[in-house]
This record gives sequence, C-alpha cells and structure tokens, in this order.
Amino acid sequence: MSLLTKRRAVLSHPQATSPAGNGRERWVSQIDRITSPAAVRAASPEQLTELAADIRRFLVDKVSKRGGHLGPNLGVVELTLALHRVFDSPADPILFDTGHQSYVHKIVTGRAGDFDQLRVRSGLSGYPDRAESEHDWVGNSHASTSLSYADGMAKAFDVRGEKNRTVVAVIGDGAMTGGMAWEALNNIAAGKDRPLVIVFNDNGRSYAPTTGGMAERLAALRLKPGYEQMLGAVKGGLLRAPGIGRPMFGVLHAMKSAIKDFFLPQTLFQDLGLKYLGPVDGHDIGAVERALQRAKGFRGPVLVHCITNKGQGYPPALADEAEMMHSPAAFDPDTGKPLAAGVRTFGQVFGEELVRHAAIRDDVVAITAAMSGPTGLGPFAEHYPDRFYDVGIAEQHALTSAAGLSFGGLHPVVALYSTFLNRAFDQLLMDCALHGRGVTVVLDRAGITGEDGPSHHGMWDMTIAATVPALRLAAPRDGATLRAELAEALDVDDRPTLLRYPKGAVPQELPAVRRIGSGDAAIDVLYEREAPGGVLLIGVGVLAAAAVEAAERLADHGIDATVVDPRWVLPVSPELVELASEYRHVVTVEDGGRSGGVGAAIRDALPTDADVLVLGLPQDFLEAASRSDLLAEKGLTGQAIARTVAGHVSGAARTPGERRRSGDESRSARPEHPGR
Ligand SMILES: Cc1ncc(C[n+]2csc(CCOP(=O)(O)OP(=O)(O)O)c2C)c(N)n1
Ligand SMILES: CC(=O)[C@@H](O)[C@H](O)COP(=O)(O)O
Ligand SMILES: [Mg+2]
Repeated sequence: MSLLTKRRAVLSHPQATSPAGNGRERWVSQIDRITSPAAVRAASPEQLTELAADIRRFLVDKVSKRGGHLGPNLGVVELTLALHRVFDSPADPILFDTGHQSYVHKIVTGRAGDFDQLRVRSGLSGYPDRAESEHDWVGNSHASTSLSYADGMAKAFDVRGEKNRTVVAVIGDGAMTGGMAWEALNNIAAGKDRPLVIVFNDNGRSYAPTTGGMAERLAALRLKPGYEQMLGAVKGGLLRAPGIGRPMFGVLHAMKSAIKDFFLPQTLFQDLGLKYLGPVDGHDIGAVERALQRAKGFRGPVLVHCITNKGQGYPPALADEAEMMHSPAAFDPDTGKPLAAGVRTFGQVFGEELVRHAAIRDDVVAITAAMSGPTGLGPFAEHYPDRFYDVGIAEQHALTSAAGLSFGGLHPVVALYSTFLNRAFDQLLMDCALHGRGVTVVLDRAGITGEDGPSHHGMWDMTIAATVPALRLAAPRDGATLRAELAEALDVDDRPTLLRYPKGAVPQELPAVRRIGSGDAAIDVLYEREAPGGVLLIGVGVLAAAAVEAAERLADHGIDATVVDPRWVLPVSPELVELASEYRHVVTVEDGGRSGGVGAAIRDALPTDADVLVLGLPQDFLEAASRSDLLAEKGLTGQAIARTVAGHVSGAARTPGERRRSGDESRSARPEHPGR
C-alpha cells in the first residue's frame, strides 16, 4: 500500500477531515510522512484532491502558531503538486520567485515534519534554503530574481550538454512587475532551444491588487475567463449570420488580433518570442498538469499562465480584502483573528504624520513599491489617491521616478523596507544625490527584523547611505523624533534624505535633557553626569535607549558617561566632532552593519588619535531569530554595552595625547568587537 493510499484510508475517517481534535492529529502525521515528490507522483486524482485539502489545513494550523506567508501558499497548493508530478526535482530545478510561496514545495520534498519550527532560529526557513534541501537550488526572498537564476541555469545545462533537464521558475504577477524579470525574459526568449518553463502564478495581487498597465490587462482577462468561448461564439455566429459570409469574417478576423491585444496577455509574451500556454485554472490539478506536460515537451522557453486565488480554501484569508493574509502574525486558525493585540508601530506614526503634511503641502507625494499597507502609506493612499503611486515591486524605478517628480517641482516620499533599498543604490546615488534631488526615503524594518532571516535584516542601509555624498540620514529614536525629523526632511529640497527605523512597537518616548546647537547640527543630550570628559556614548536611533541604560549602569561602577543622539547622524557634523573631542572615549552604538556605517563615519571624522569604539552588527548574514535575541547576542543591549565599555575603558585608560606620546596605540589597534 503506497503512502498516499494509506493516508487516504485515514482521511476517509469522518473525523479526519476536521481541522480540530484527533482528526487534525491524524492528517498532520500523514503529511509528515511524505518524504519525497515520489509520493505525489504516485497519487490518483482523488488522492491528490484530498491531499490538497489536507495541505491547506496543515498550512493554516502550522502558520497560525507563529505567523508566516499563509495567503500566497494557500494559492499554490495544486500548482505545486502538479509541478512535482511533471518535473523531476531536483534534476529539474524548480525555483520559486521571492520564495515566500515555497511551503508546499517544502512539504512535498519531505520537510513537513519541520513546520513546528517554521521561521525560528535553526528551524525551517520561511524561504527556500540551499542548506535545507537539495530541492532548493537558490535561497531567494528578494523579488523578481527567479527568471535570471533560471536563465543562467538553462544556459549552463545547455553548455554542459544536459539536454534532458528543464528549468522551471514560478513567478507571481507581483514579482513580474520588477524590472529584473523583464531583463531576464528578454534573454530567455532568445534561448530558443533551452528548455525553460515559466509558471506565471497570476493571482492579481502583490500584497494589495497588482498595479500597472500589465496588471490591468491581466485583470481584464481574469474578469473574462470565458474569452476563448466568446471568440469562438463570435466567429461561429458571424459565419452563420445572413449577409455576413467569409469576406466579412476575414475583415473581422483581422480585427481579432486587436481584440486579443486588448484581452490577452499571450500577445505580450508571444511578441517577446516566448511560447504561451493558458490561461489555466491554477486550482485544477489536472489542467495544470496537462499544461505543464505540454510545456515540458516543447523543449524551449514557454510561459504557462495559471490563474489562482491568494488565500484559496481558507475563508478568513479570502475575506481579508486588504492583503489576503499575505503574512499574518500568529492567529486563531478557526477565525483567522490575530492572537496578540496590535502595537503602535513607527510605520503608523509615519503614515499619519505624512497625511498631516500632505494636508498642508500639496507638493508632497508618496511612492510605494507594492507595499503600501506594510510601510504605513495606507492612509495617504486613501486620502490622496492622486498623489500616491504604487510602482509595483520596482524599487530602482521608484527612486529614479522620485527624482523625476522632484524635477517636476514636487517633494516625493519613497517608503520601502530597508533591505529592499539595497537594489536601488545606484538610483539613490546617481539619479537622486548626484542630481541634488529633494527626495525623502523612509525605511521601515531597518536593523534586525527577526523571523525572515538573513535576507531581510535591514542592516546595510547606513553603509549604503554613508557612501552617498551629502545624503542626510536620521534614525528616529521614538515617535516624537520621527515626527520632528520627517518635518525636517520634507524641508530639504536640494539632496536626498533618509529616515530609518525598525520593525515592531514604537518605543516609549525618550526626551532630551537638553539640546546642543540647532537646525541640522542639533544634538540631543539624553543623559549626562556632572563631570564630563569620560565616555561619550553616541546612540543611533532606538539604540539610544540602550545607550542610556548602559550609561546608568556605568555610573553605578564609577564611570561617567554622557549619551547623545546627534539626530542627523550623516553626514557627521562639525559640531559632533567638536563635542567628541572633549571626551577620552567615544563609543557609537548602531543597529546596522559596523563596516562603513555611522560609527565608522564618526570614527573617520575624528582625529586619528581619538579613541573610538564602534558597536554595531557584525558584517555578516545573520540568521533568523527574534530581534531581542539577536540584539542581545550581538552585544547591543544596555547591559552588554555597559560591560563592553567598562572593559574598553579599563584597557584604554589613557588620553589620546598619552597614547600618542607612548606611540603604542593606533586606531587599528582597537579591542575586538563583541558579538563576532
Ligand atoms: C525586491 C523586493 N521588494 C519587495 C518585496 C516584498 N514582497 C514580498 S512578497 C511581495 C508580493 C509578491 O507578489 P507576487 O509575486 O504576486 O506573489 P504572491 O504573494 O501574490 O503569490 C512583496 C512586495 C520583496 N520580497 N522583494
Ligand atoms: C516576502 C517578503 O519580503 C515579505 O512578505 C516579508 O516577509 C514581510 O515581512 P513583514 O512580515 O515584516 O512585513
Ligand atoms: Mg500575486
């Protein structure tokens, strides 16, 4: 008896289809026993239908515990089963664009048993992961890369003469809005005899409905699933109609391509040189399987267009009109309601504040790269739809388009997740900064993000920003500073400005005890002892609070420390340099990579004999773990900072002059950083 036959026997038990009680235990344990795609290949159509239903229950159950990408995975259940029946993974690589919808692939490739550890430290990654399985060829999670990976693999198999392999890339309609996808399509189409199947998973949405010209055409198609029959009926009707014979049909036939142009995406892809199959109902396993078989038989580049529903089969996801439960936090599986009460986030403060500015200033416009809800731009989009642009998953275009808006006399605000700015570095540097454009870039998810792992920690932005001449960067430490710094950013019209803050609750306000200077050069003093001259702790963003805690602990040990938040930490101001020169030791604390970040910029700005200790994240790919755990491990809590500073001070207790005279200390001879 095959595994699936056994499983089916269990499923035929009346209780087994219920997602509660003993029944749930049973189907979960059966799915746990799928060890390879062979089990799926051996299944009958009826078994596959039941398996699809079981997988959905499994996904809801497991994702409800700690959160994850539920809606996207519910939408690709049948599609993934069909893929693994037609293609021979891992010999035929199956790549999932962005990778957030690879949970079903993980189940089919024998990883169901690891789902209790989904997105936890050393557990199952929320994305494909090369270390996890030979079936995961790439560990992606930034969108629109799958077609380029696939193009390269297909070329490699071609060069090596491995003609019987097929590369498969599954790409969503959201990821298809990214420029990289089109660069790759242009190349893929040229490889006429390189077997490469693109499965276009068209659910009409990124988080929110996908926008843009292509999306509009696809949406028209989705609204008219019977278009083939319609064309057939028109043709048949015309041929039979009295007075309208073949000549008239000929004229109308010529119009057909125009009609198709309007309705069909196939012209789009076919004109590029790709074979197009579809559209196929992506929830009909048999139909998808047949289309994939045809595509595989073609032995060249083919696009199979599958129409699916995000959240399919789970009513709470389908009812979530905003995001179809794209990536919910832990929730009640029966109702879909979140388990924890929502917290007030930096993104919310930003979103509300931007609406306030927009009411007063009609030159303020906003741009999102397909993430209006998660970046806090929802209220702006609602209040000012004519000044709001969702450019698709196109961060590079977002930045250059912002430069264009600025040339046109407007002040654009581009809201992104920190990690996605990485790919728009050139646009920030050349198109915005070199051109002196007043563009405000607001980055959420800066620093450690947590469960999404190495690709999503927003720890590169300050290194990027520090290399851009004249760019101003502030990391608000709380809601009040975010409001103030956003207002200041909107007043800059001759260079780009960047604000960055982390995921999670906006922290309690941390008022300044006094302010040194004003305007761009204002420095907030957050904590000071009566006797200056000891340690100057420079806290960047929310880590200013940890610096204050560290200073309090140091005071208990007789070490005097002053804590400041320089507000506009880049470029480093002469006022900060002057202040730092009054202290024996300068310690910078930031929630970003240590190499080339704010601390490094401050160190570079100070005299070479200044004693500067740069605390931050190691320049490494940090694993998935909670933000608090990783900060503690990397030595960025108040307690850890105090311990490091105390150790440093006792080891370097001389003034720069004393060190210079003895000639034994240089900047390169700094103590080892914690957390390496
Ligand atoms: C470069 C980049 N920008 C933004 C994101 C955030 N993001 C993750 S999934 C997603 C939507 C993807 O839509 P689609 O490709 O259609 O997949 P679906 O979720 O609809 O299955 C976005 C914007 C990302 N992962 N990468
Ligand atoms: C796949 C992706 O890039 C996003 O969906 C991301 O995982 C969401 O992160 P948050 O849950 O922090 O919004
Ligand atoms: Mg989509």
